[in-house]
Amino acid sequence: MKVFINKNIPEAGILLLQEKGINITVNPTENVLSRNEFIKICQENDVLLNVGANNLDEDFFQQCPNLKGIALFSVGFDAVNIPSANKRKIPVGNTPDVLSRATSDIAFLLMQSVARKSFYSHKKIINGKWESFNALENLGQELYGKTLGIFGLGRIGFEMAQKCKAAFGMNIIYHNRSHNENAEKELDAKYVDFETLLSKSDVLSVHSNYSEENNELFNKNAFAKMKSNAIFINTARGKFHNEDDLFYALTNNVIWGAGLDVTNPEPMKKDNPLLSLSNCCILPHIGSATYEARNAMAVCAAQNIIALFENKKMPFCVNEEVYL
Ligand SMILES: NC(=O)C1=CN([C@@H]2O[C@H](COP(=O)(O)OP(=O)(O)OC[C@H]3O[C@@H](n4cnc5c(N)ncnc54)[C@H](OP(=O)(O)O)[C@@H]3O)[C@@H](O)[C@H]2O)C=CC1
Ligand SMILES: O=CC(=O)O
Repeated sequence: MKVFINKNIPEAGILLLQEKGINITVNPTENVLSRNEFIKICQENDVLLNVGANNLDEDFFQQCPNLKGIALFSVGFDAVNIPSANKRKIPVGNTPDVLSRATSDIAFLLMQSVARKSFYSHKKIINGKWESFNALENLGQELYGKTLGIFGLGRIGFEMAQKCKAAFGMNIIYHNRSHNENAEKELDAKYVDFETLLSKSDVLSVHSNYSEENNELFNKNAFAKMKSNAIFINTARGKFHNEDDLFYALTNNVIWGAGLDVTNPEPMKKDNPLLSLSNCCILPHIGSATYEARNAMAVCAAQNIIALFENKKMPFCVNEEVYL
């Protein structure tokens, strides 16, 4: 079985695969492969360990008929056309749980950074704009006892809610398609409809998986229904928000601030107007970027491939229906 890894991953995963005698090729170039180069190599391999946001759509599957499995180096699987994989009985593995702590840390960090304008204040020093103490400048807001609204309270959302409750005694409301009974019991989280989530949240943090039906759900209409003191956090996927509408909301006092670990497109251009705002903090998709999380993700991805190699079910599979 031949495995192609399109970008290098931590050694922990590579060693596990090598110990099993699995034939792996790691993309030898530092460059991102073009779509054609990527497909050509996938055609010559049985398994793809995919790092980053390659679009694994119907066209990809059609062009790579020899593929027997895909191991994602991510928990999100929105870049994979699951019906196309299912049609060909191709299992798709992901890396759940092991990155929830790191990613919720980034959501928490962004929330505080926005509340206290920390990125902008740092930039002021760099730009030589730290002037004498002014009682009316650089004012932020405190989060104690405020309401955290979570759109998509699953693994990462739960950890974000847990941190906000423990640190600031925040009240938790959430909107999912179904109830998260564990969060209701453990965190006293209250299920609300989407409109209530918008109107009642002081901080609204997006943690749902992305799908087309939710494209730009956070748009002009949604921002208009939020509180004027609200902070919008998105660490899920950039396609959840409309960037022009967010810019309008941030520059017209519709909402108070925003923190993004994800943008649309990625990478964000350096002259993006959102980067110049005092009330917007942006990070370059670093949710899972800790040694601990990335090592554990490499192990999960390797375990998925080893299972395939041993004709077993992938332990972390997003389309278990292929095994029926
Ligand atoms: N910034 C970063 O680096 C990272 C980003 N992520 C992103 O975070 C996402 C979430 O990961 P994780 O917490 O592990 O996933 P989970 O599957 O555990 O949680 C997702 C939650 O979203 C809810 N949800 C799904 N669809 C909808 C919908 N249409 N409307 C409302 N709620 C919905 C689900 O509940 P229900 O089914 O009941 O609706 C579920 O509770 C990933 O898919 C990925 O996009 C993940 C890791 C790192
Ligand atoms: O965005 C990262 C992921 O794991 O999904």
